[in-house]
Amino acid sequence: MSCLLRTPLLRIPFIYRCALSQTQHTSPKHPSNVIPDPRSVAILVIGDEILKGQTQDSNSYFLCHRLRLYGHLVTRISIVGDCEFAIAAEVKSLSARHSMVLTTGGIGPTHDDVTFAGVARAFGQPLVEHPELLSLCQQFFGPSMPGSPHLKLACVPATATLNYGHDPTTGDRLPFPVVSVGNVFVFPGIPALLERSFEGLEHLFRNGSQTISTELYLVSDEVSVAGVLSEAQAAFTDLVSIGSYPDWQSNYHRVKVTVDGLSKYHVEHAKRWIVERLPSAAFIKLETRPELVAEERVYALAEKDSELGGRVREALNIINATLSQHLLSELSLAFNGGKDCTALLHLLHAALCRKFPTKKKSLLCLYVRQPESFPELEKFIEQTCHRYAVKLRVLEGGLLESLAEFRNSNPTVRAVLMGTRATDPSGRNLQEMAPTDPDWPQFMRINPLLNWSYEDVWAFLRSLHVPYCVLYDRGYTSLGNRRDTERNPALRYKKPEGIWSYRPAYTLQQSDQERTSRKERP
Ligand SMILES: Cc1cc2nc3c(=O)[nH]c(=O)nc-3n(C[C@H](O)[C@H](O)[C@H](O)COP(=O)(O)OP(=O)(O)OC[C@H]3O[C@@H](n4cnc5c(N)ncnc54)[C@H](O)[C@@H]3O)c2cc1C
Ligand SMILES: NC(=O)C1=CN([C@@H]2O[C@H](COP(=O)(O)OP(=O)(O)OC[C@H]3O[C@@H](n4cnc5c(N)ncnc54)[C@H](O)[C@@H]3O)[C@@H](O)[C@H]2O)C=CC1
Ligand SMILES: [Co+2]
Ligand SMILES: [K+]
Ligand SMILES: [Mg+2]
Repeated sequence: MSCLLRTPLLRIPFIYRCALSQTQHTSPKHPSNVIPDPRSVAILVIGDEILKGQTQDSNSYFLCHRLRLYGHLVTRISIVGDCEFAIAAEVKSLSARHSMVLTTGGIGPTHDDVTFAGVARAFGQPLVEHPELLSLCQQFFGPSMPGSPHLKLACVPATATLNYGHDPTTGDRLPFPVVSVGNVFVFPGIPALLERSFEGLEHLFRNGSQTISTELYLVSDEVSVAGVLSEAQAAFTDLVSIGSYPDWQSNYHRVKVTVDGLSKYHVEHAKRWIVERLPSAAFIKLETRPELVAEERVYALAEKDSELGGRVREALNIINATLSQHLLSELSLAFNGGKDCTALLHLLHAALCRKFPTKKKSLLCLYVRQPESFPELEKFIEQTCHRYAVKLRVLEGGLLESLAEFRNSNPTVRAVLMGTRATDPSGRNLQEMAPTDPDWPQFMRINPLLNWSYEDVWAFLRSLHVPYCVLYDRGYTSLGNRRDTERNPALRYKKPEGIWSYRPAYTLQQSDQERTSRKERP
C-alpha cells in the first residue's frame, strides 16, 4: 500500500480536495488552476426566505442525496437572496468552476422571482419571450394580455434549452420543461415541484462513476477516536474521505464514521486500517434499519431455546391468533411511545410482514397524549410511526373520554393491542385477552407482553437494535409526563470527574424499582 500511496500516477485525486483548491483558500499542495473534476457539481439555492430563516432549505439536501446516487459529487452549495446581481455573480463564478450548476427557486411570476434575469446577466444575454414556453403558459393559465404576471415564466435567457422530463412511473412527458443555459439548470423552489422536475430528468443527470461509501458505528466518543481518524485520513490522503459524526439521539452508537472514495479497494482498506487500530469494544455492528429485517430476526429469536425466545414465541402466538380472528381494520395498537409498546410494535410489524408478504397493510395506532408530555417522547412517536409506516390517531384529554371518542370515530375497531405487563399497576389481574371493564368503552384488550419482565423488554429491544425513546438512555425507566416522572435514583452515579449522571434504563438491576420514579395517579 505504501508504494501505491507514493506513486502519484496511481492516485485517484479525490474530489473534496480539488474543491478546496477552487476557492480562495488555496492550499499550497493544490494550485488554484486545477481543472474542475468532471463530476463536481454546485447547487445555488435562491431565496430571501432562506436567508431570513423563514424557510428551511430542503432542496439542497434532496439534490445532494440524488446527485450522489447518480455518481456526482456536490462540492459547493451557495445561497443567495432574490437579487438579480447577486444571482448573476454567483452563477458566473460557479458555472466556470463546476461541471454543472443546479439552481432552485425564483422562477415564479412575482417581483421577487428574478432567477432567469440573473442567469441571463451572468451569460451576458438578453431575456427573451420563448414561443414554446409562451404557448405552455397560455395552455396552463389561459390567454394572456401583455404584462400578465405569468408571462414572466416564459421570459428566459436567449440561448435557453428546454429539457422535458418524464414521469418515472407512467413514462408520460411532464408538462413543463426545466430551462438550462450552458451548464446551468434552473429548477423551481417549491420542493415537490423541484423533486418531480429533477426525477423526470434522471437521464440527464446520471453519471457513470459511483462513490463507494461505508460506515462504522462507534460506542465510544469522538475524543477517543480522533487521533486514529486523523492518522487514517493522513495515510489515505486523496484516496478516501473520512467523516466523523456524533449522534446524541441514537440508542446504540455515539459516533458514525464514514469512509468514502472512488475505489472499493481503498475504501475497504481504510476501513480495516481504522478497525485494526481501535479496540473491538469501541464498535457496534449496528442494524440501522431493524424494521426491514424484523420478520427474519424476530422469528429467528422465537426459535431460540432461551427465556427470551419463549417470551417472543408466546407473544407471536397471541398476535397471530389475533390476526387470524380479526381483519386489520378491526385492530389498533395503543402506542404511547413507551418501551413496552415499542417492543410490541416491532413484534406486530414482524407478524404483519409474515402474514402479508407482498401487500403493504397499514396499522392504526392510538395515542392519548397527556398534558406536559416530554418533547423527546413526541419526537420519538412521530419518527416511529414514520419508520413502521403506521397511521397515528392522536387524542388529547382524559383516557376514558379519549377512548370513547376513538370508539365513536373508528367503529370498525374491535380489539386494541397493548404493551401492558403483569407487573404494571394496571396489569395485575389482567388476562392476555380481556374485554375492557363495563364502565369503559368496549374493546377487546390484547396483551401479548403480559408475562414479559422488565429485563425481557430490554433484551428484546437491545438485541434487535430497535430504536426506543432516548429518555430511557438518560435515566428514565418508566415514562409518564414531565410533571409526574423523574429519572430513576437507582441509576444515579458519580462519574470519575466528580459529576453526577444517570445510567441507561436497560442497566437497572432491581426491576421492581422500575416505577419508583413515577408519582402514580391516585
Ligand atoms: C385501549 C385501552 C383500554 C383500557 N381499558 C381499561 C379498562 O377497561 N379498565 C381500566 O381500569 N383501565 C383501562 N385502561 C387504562 C389502563 O389500564 C392503564 O391505566 C393505562 O393504560 C396506563 O397504563 P400504565 O400507567 O400502566 O402505563 P403503561 O405501562 O405505559 O401502559 C401500558 C400500555 O397501555 C397502552 N397505553 C398506556 N397509555 C397510553 C396512552 N396514553 N395512549 C395510548 N396507549 C397507551 C400502551 O400500549 C402501553 O404499553 C385502558 C387503557 C387503554 C389504552
Ligand atoms: N408547473 C411547473 O412546472 C412550474 C411552475 N412554476 C410556477 O412558479 C411558481 C413557483 O416558482 P418557484 O421558483 O418555486 O418560486 P419561489 O422561489 O418563490 O419558491 C416557492 C416556494 O418554495 C419554497 N422554497 C424555495 N426554495 C426552497 C428551498 N431551497 N428549500 C425549501 N423550500 C424552498 C419557498 O419558500 C416558497 O414557499 C409557482 O407559481 C409555480 O406554479 C414555475 C416553474 C415551473
Ligand atoms: Co494500499
Ligand atoms: K416568489
Ligand atoms: Mg423565491
